[in-house]
Amino acid sequence: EIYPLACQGNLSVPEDIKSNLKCFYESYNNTFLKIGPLKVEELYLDPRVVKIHDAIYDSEINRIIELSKGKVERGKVVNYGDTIYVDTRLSKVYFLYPEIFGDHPFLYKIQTRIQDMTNLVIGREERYKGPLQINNYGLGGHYDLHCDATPRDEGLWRLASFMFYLTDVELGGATIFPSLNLTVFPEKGSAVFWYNAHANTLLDYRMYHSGCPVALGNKWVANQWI
Ligand SMILES: O=C(O)CCC(=O)C(=O)O
Ligand SMILES: [Fe+2]
Repeated sequence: EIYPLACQGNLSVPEDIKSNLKCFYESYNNTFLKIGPLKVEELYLDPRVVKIHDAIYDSEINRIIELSKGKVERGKVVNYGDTIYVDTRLSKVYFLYPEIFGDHPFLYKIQTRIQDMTNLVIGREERYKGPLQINNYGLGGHYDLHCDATPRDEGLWRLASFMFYLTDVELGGATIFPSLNLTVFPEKGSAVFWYNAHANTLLDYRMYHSGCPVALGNKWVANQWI
C-alpha cells in the first residue's frame, strides 16, 4: 500500500527529476506580475506540477472561510450525471458560484489573479465558467484517489486544476499524486497547479490524486477548475 507512505511524505520524487526542479520568479508578460512576480516552485516536470507561494492574502482567506463556514455541506461526487454521497470522500463543500461574486467583489480579484498566475482563461465557454469550490476537512476527513476531470469531459472541462491551501494542517491532510510519488503538504497561502489533460485533450491518468486524511487540525482548500 503506497497510500500511507505517500500520505506521510515517505515517498519522494525520483532523484533525476528532483535534481532538475527549480524555484524562480515568474511574471510572464503581465504588468501586475512584473510588480509582484509569482514565487514558483516546481514539484514535477512532466507532467508539470507547480506550487505557487503567497498566492492569496490572509485577509482573503479569512473572508472566504467566513463566507463558507456556516454553509459547507457533505461533499458528493459525480457519477454518470448524478451526484452521490460516497465513502471515498469525507469533506464538507461550499460552492462560491460566480452569481454571488457581485456581492463579494474580492472573489473577482481572486479569479483574475488565478488567470494571471496560470496564463489561462477560466470559463473558455460560459457553461464551463466554474465556481470556486471550498472544501473543509475535519479530523479524518479525506478525499480518495480521483481525477478532477472525467473521461466524458476529456479535458474540455477542468483542463487544469488550481488549488489554494487556506490553512496549514498540524498532521496529515497532504495532497498526494501516487503516479508521481509526489506528496504536497498544505501550506497556508500557497497553491498547487496542474493540468488534468494532455495537449490533445485526452485525460492524463498520471494526475490522479488524493487528499489524505487529516490526523490533527482542520483543513480548508479552495479549488478553481479551469
Ligand atoms: O484536499 C486536497 O488535498 C485535494 C482536494 C481535491 O483533490 C479536490 O477537491 O478535487
Ligand atoms: Fe481533486
